[in-house]
Amino acid sequence: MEFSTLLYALAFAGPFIRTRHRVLARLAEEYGPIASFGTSTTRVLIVVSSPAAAREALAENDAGLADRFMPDSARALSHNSGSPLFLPSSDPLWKQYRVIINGHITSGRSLELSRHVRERHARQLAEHLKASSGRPVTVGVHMLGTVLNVVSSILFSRDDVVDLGVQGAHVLKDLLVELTAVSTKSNISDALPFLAPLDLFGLRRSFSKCLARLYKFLDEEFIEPRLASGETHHGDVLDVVLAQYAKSQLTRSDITKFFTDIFIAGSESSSLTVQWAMAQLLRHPDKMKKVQGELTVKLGTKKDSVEESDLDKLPYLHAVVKETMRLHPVAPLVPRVAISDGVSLGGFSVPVGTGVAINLWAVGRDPASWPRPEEFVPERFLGDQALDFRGSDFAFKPFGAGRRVCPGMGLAARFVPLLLASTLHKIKWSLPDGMAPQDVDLMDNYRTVLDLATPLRAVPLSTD
Ligand code: HEM
Repeated sequence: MEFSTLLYALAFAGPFIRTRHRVLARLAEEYGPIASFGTSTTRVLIVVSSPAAAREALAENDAGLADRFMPDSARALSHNSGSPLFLPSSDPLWKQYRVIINGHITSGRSLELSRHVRERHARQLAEHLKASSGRPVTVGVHMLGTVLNVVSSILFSRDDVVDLGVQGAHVLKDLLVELTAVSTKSNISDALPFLAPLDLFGLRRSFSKCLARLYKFLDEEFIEPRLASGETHHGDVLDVVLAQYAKSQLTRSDITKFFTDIFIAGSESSSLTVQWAMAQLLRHPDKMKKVQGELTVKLGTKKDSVEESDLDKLPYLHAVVKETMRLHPVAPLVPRVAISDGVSLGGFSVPVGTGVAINLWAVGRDPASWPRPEEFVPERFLGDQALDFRGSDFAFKPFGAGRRVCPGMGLAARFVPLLLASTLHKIKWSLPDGMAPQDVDLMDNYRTVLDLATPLRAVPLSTD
């Protein structure tokens, strides 16, 4: 373990902010897979960068690291007091939220009930892409629009939030992207918490403004109209939380904060994973050919659209998704904080209040676990021994682990492969403007989620 204020500043300020995961991975090569940055005057941050160290943090110290490290921006509008992402795991409200998500979004029964919603939107996505046949599209715009429609359908029975036919600004999409961008900016209050009340960089104020607009959108668009209507039989998540509100088990502001976090955590994560998969496939035409060949052979040419029951027949497609998540984990730095005595990492005791970031980006590229770690090789996820997100190997944990593991994993594990399969089924893809495969930019841009530095543009060609 090493202590250095300079390195701390390097990792958390200025030009390195957008490559924070890469800077920390490089520092781990020098200082080891469990490295500590900061001094007695700054907050200390321990960065965990290997599968063995990730196991130590997420499994062996699950209880002691069960809270999320809270950036100062999360305190804007007291968001943290009702946030599934930031509430302490000991808080009864956090447990109540997890029960709602597990019971009404990702349980086997609820996933089955929402299957037709995902299939319908995946079909519409394919139709829109086919309608753009021969013209370049920005892949992410269609993906995020589709994901937002599915999420709002599951939450509010509203699946017309984003019109895929209309390009350009959309309030929900834009606010979500803006929120993650603001929360990624370096903030002196996070390194020196005693300065937080001054909000020297104005980030809490910026975050508050953005958050207030998102609250207003969710309230006016979905929550208030339902409350005013008094209807309770939509069979969606809003029904469930309003029933708890009627029994005073949730406050009105808890409801808005809950839905805010579900959109923040559940939307871009899924759409970016599909975009990264498409970027890798366009960069590797041999893999594109293989995955499309599998779709043609297993689904035939007569089938119009992909259904979730088809996904079991597509092992190579699943391998592409997993290899994408290994190389481009959309949540590359999982932030936790030590909340009790007895936390120990690498033989060192970790004081209460210390931040711990698990660098999933570095873990996924650990050379001891992954031969040719920088290469896109979906084949490594084929066969009986292939790793899965639910497995016990900490070399592959794109959804995190322990009691704070992503509660949306079951939904994403169905939805992401369905979106990718629908994007590739009966649609050939090429690159615009004379671009060659090696011109596809795989550089990333860290803004809490791992975005593509250059938005992916490609040309769909319907084979119908
Ligand atoms: C490809 C898709 C997704 C990926 C890769 C992903 C990844 C993650 C990761 C790494 C974490 C942190 C886990 C930890 O601390 O150990 C997380 C947390 C979370 N995710 Fe996801 N996620 C995805 C989709 C979703 C979806 C669809 C939802 C919505 C239902 C969701 C809701 C959440 C929530 C609420 C948390 C915070 C959990 C807590 O702190 O208790 N995620 N996710």
